[in-house]
Amino acid sequence: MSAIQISAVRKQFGKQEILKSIDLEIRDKEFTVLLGPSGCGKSTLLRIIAGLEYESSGSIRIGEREITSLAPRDRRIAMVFQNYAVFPHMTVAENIAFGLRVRKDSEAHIQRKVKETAELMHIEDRLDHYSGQLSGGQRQRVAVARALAMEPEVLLMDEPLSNLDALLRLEMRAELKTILAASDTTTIYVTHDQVEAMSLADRIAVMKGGQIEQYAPPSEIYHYPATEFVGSFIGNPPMNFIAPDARWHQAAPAASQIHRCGIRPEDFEVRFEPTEDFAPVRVLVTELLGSHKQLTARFGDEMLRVNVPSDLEIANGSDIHIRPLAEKMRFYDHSGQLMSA
Ligand SMILES: Nc1ncnc2c1ncn2[C@@H]1O[C@H](COP(=O)(O)OP(=O)(O)OP(=O)(O)O)[C@@H](O)[C@H]1O
Repeated sequence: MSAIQISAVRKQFGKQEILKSIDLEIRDKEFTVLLGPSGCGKSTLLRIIAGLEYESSGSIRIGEREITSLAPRDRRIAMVFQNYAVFPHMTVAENIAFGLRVRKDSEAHIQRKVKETAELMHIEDRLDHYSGQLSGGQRQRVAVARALAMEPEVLLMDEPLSNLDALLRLEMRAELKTILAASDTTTIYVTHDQVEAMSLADRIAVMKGGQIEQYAPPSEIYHYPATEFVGSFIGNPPMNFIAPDARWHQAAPAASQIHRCGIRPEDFEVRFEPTEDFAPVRVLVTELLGSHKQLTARFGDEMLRVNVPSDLEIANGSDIHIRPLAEKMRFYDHSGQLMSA
């Protein structure tokens, strides 16, 4: 069992409170992504779990073990960083074996793990190469192989793909997903790339200002953002937020408490003629994005993003009529919290 329980973890650097009482329960073998804007505390939380940084207060358990006061090497955790951190003067095989040798595993076990993880990461034909001679993508494969060779209970990854070019990133992302799904490791992965988060995670913890705004599977995060912040952080473009409109929110619970209505760009119906329950908007910009067309439209004093089929002919400056799909509207109260349906 390597479920992780993070309880009331706080972190201050000087007077600055970087983590504000984080509670998080990560299930055994799940892949959790910590996602949030720069500076929200993702890396700090990951480093605290690794034991590379100490919490100001709070506790962390892995399974039945309280690890808060353990040294990093005693936590049964492996970590992969953004900047590879492989030793350039060692061969790939020596790099993969490094942690196992420090741990004084038997030579037979080391040889077997090196072979096994090198095959898994498709670098078995590079074992005798010096790591300094490898490309960035290959070096990151070595870093992942070295971490997996340790058979950690918990694998921590801090933006491991962000130094790779777009195509390589996509390829490695798919590979990591397959490899880690087949392993018994509980993984925590830090990124500020929401696409990476959506595609890799079993659950995403969306962070803001040292707090967790929502911890849920990607589809729930996307379809039911728990706060306005989550809705406006996830999605490209993000969720639209508009003032309540009497045409559309009457069926909502506690209608008088609604502060903002959230609607994803793809969740509108469009008409060219005035239609009951539809609202007029003026199209300011149309952008063909391949699979669909994205409209930027003025709705009263507010701006909306609306996705329509790519073959729909709409001129800039034209007036059209829109209506959100009732079942896709989300309602938020004055504190920006999702109201229950
Ligand atoms: N050792 C430190 N001393 C003082 N402040 C620090 C230290 N480490 C981090 N911070 C501050 O803590 C805040 C959170 O940093 P952290 O690296 O955890 O954010 P992050 O969410 O991972 O951001 P990014 O995506 O930019 O890496 C930042 O304001 C940072 O300046």
